[in-house]
Amino acid sequence: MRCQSLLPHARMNSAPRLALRDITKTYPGVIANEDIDLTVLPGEIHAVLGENGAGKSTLMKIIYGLVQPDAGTVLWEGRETRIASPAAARRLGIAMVFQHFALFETLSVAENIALALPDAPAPAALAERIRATAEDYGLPLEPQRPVHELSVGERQRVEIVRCLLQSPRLLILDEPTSVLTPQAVETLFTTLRRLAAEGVSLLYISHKLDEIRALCDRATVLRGGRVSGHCRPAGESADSLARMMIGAELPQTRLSANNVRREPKLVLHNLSRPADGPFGTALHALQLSVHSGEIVGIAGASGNGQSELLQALSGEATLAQADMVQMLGAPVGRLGAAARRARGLGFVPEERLGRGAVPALDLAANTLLTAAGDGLVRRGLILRPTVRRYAREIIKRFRVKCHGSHALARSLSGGNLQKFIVGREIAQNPEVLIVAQPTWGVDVGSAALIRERLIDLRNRGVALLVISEDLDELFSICDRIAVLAGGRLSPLRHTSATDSAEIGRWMAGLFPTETTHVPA
Ligand SMILES: Nc1ncnc2c1ncn2[C@@H]1O[C@H](COP(=O)(O)OP(=O)(O)OP(=O)(O)O)[C@@H](O)[C@H]1O
Repeated sequence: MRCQSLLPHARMNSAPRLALRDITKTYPGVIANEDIDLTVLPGEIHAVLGENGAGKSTLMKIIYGLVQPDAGTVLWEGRETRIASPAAARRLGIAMVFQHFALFETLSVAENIALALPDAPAPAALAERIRATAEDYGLPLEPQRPVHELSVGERQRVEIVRCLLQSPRLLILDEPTSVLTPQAVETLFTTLRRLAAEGVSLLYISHKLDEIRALCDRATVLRGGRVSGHCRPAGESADSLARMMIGAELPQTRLSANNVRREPKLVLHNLSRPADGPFGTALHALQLSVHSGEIVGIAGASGNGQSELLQALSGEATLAQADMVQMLGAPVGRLGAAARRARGLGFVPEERLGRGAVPALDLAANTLLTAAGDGLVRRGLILRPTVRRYAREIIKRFRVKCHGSHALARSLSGGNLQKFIVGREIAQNPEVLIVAQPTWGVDVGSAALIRERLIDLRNRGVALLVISEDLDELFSICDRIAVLAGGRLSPLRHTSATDSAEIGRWMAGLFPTETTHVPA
């Protein structure tokens, strides 16, 4: 445990903006937060770090009034306070930018913001305030534009400007950069530093340790629901931060050389399909092949055709022509999801709750969702002991923190559920594995484990297609990389022949269109 006095001297005399004392929150069978102390000073950017299930989200929900603690004290600007609801939190000056945006697609930017402001001024005045605030903070926004026209980065701006108009004194950000291009991350950090300079306190949750080192003044580390230490991130390395979080060395992800040209196992041939609904993005003649023993990454901000592509690949959407998707040499574009799985397709969707797992079912039943064909059902009868064993094996191999195969999917922390879903697909030994956001919300230790398992599959000859917004991740595990922007696929590059700056530019749609495919 390394608890030192780390309060910046200049701020020692001012009352903390927020002080939590001995906060405890218990769920059936698990202590999510135990005797947590946390102090956030005015103008401080304070990181909350911890592996999946460490208790970070529970603590933020307590501060934002979404969850009530069982015990402990909350002091707001020196005064003992009970934060009974998010409305009460907002009245105090606490605002939160959630990982998943809560915006209405059909409404304009201004209408969305008006909904969140208790005393919204008349539309013209509000539009003027939005424009002025947005410009002032270098986050340009057009108040009248409908939200469905906005990129993910612009949507996040709406959320942030909405918080800024509430003149927050404490701003909570939960993994705010997971959907942003590297350029957009820089812009966000400039805004956050300026807010801090103006005296706003920030609580920042992220699994991206380099970002925490670049941005945050102090960090509180949680492990197993308790505070395990404090530090100044700038004085730590990403490795030492990881050690504090997981109590062990961080495994290194290494992609061994792969020069062998093997047969394509997954081919997209002029894959076109219309947009999925009025706010979707049509796909335009995508060409791509993924060979046995390689990982191909598709970078890009979601909303650029990612969900249309994923549906076309999984079989949730069938295509106009069968040969638009070919697997193991056979056209599968007109086959449904079950038929494609029976031919050796594994698939991890973007949304873990609802698509990847059924929240109200336990993990054993969730195993059956996709692995029933792996010997779990005989003559129409579910082999319950086998299903439990199968689920327990996934829990063990992927170090899923939960109360065994009986745990309901919704009781798992986000990262632990992700580990379970990825584990379930890998356990089925697919020939072709398609994974969306493999380590989204997963802590560094578990992310390294998942990446290692994906690389193992590649080394055993599986063809993997990884669709992710996390460029660092794509560069660490992919042999080749392309960008999907505006429903079009960029040229495909070997990861050693490009860099995150170029791919970041391409994510904004700025890529050459004359070639769409290079051989492996
Ligand atoms: N509503 C709930 N019911 C039961 N258990 C819960 C509930 N919410 C959280 N938990 C449990 O509390 C613990 C802490 O979860 P929490 O979501 O706070 O972790 P976290 O640090 O935010 O994890 P992650 O990084 O994966 O999001 C976990 O063991 C989780 O399973």
